[in-house]
Order: sequence, then structure tokens, then C-alpha cells
Amino acid sequence: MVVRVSRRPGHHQRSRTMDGNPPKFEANIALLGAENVGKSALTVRFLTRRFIGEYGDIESIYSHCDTIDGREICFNIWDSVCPQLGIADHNNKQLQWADGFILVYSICDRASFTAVEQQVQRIRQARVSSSKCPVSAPIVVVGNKRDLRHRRTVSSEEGRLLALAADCGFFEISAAENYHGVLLAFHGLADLIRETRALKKGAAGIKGIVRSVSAVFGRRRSEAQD
Ligand SMILES: Nc1nc2c(ncn2[C@@H]2O[C@H](COP(=O)(O)OP(=O)(O)OP(=O)(O)O)[C@@H](O)[C@H]2O)c(=O)[nH]1
Repeated sequence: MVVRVSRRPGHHQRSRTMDGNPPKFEANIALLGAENVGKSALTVRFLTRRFIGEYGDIESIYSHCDTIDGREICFNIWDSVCPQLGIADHNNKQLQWADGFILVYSICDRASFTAVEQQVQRIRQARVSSSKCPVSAPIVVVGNKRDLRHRRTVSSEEGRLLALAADCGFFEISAAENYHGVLLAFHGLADLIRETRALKKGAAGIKGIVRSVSAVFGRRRSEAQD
């Protein structure tokens, strides 16, 4: 099922399942990358399984529910129109909104790879400095246009190393040629988001225990002083 939720990112509503209950798992995913790398192609492939060749310049959030390992998962996907790295406001909104990021470059466009390297740093720094929780948002790096490997300017190794160094997932795919790689990238990110949420819950749980223990000992100390 594919539902367009909103044309105005930041104003979407959480999707609901057919019986009206909230979905079990919902994830906001922002697709970022330089111009022409195939962000819309990836999104449309994931939503419709099709590659249509040309895509408009509409910035949208789409909602798409899927079943992974018997569990329903709803993706809200923010397909950006070439967000320039210099547009701070736009980037900040996406950083706040997203649970995870798909950063796309074209294997034939080195500048788009450099843009992804910068975007990884930006996300890591922004998330860690703005959050009390040290767990950063998960990122999947995607090298697209694999079908054009004869025009390749970025090796698979470079992509893999970038992802490894920054603790990101990595996929090299062709949105034009097949659906499977695109599916793996989205599902891979969903897995990372799930793991991150579990880690955050664990961290919150430990903080709660530390707070309770401190409160008990604090009380005992003040009772002893009375
Ligand atoms: N050969 C090939 N072409 C692709 C692939 N993915 C996308 N394209 C083409 O690349 C061009 C740009 O694709 P888009 O999906 O519009 O790229 P975008 O990143 O959304 O572009 P902006 O909206 O301008 O930022 C289009 O002509 C697509 O048909 C791919 O895997 N292989």
C-alpha cells in the first residue's frame, strides 16, 4: 500500500494500519544526496517496484507499509530535492525529523561521493551534540547507478571503506536495473533503526536505574545526617 502523506515535509501525520491501530514499527527515513544521483528513482523503486526514468522536482514525504519477518513496518520517506549542503535550515529540519538516513551518491560522480562524506560527518556531529543520548542516527550509504560501471569514478572499495569508518551500512545498487538492491538498502536501514532504538531504550533504562539508586542513597545520606 502506498500513500502520499504530505507535500510539505514536517507536516505529515503518522500512518495507521487497515484496522485503525497504530503500526507496530514506524520509521522516518530521509534520502539525501547531490543532484541527479537517483534519490527519487530509489524512492519510486521502493514504493512501486518500478523505474520510470524521469522524475519531477517535488519534495515529498511518502508513507509505505511493508512486512519484514512477519512484522509490519511503516516507512515515512522524505525524498529531498537536491538539498544543498549549505542550506542549514533545511538540513536541520531533516536531522530533527529522521530516525535514519539513506545517503546516495552516483558511482559515476565523484563530487556526489564527496558530498556524502561531508553529509555523514554533519549527521554524526549534529546528532551527537544535540542529543543527550550518545547513540547516533543510523546511516546507510548507497552507491547508485551500478549499471553504469564502465563510467565508474568511485570504486566499490572506497564506498565500503567510508561506510566502515563511519559505522554505516553500505550497498552498491542500480535503481534502474533492479528492485532487490533498493529493498535491501531500506530494510537494512530499518534493522539499524530497530537496533538503535533498543540501544537507546537500554541506555535510558540504565540511566533510570542510576537515578533511582542515587535517590535512595541520597535519601539515606540525608536521613543519617538528621
Ligand atoms: N543509468 C542509471 N540511471 C539512473 C539510475 N537511477 C537514476 N537514474 C537516472 O538519473 C537521473 C536522476 O535521477 P533522479 O532520481 O531524478 O535523481 P535525484 O537525486 O532525485 O535528483 P534531484 O531531484 O535533482 O536531486 C534520471 O535521469 C534517472 O533516470 C540508475 O540506477 N542507473
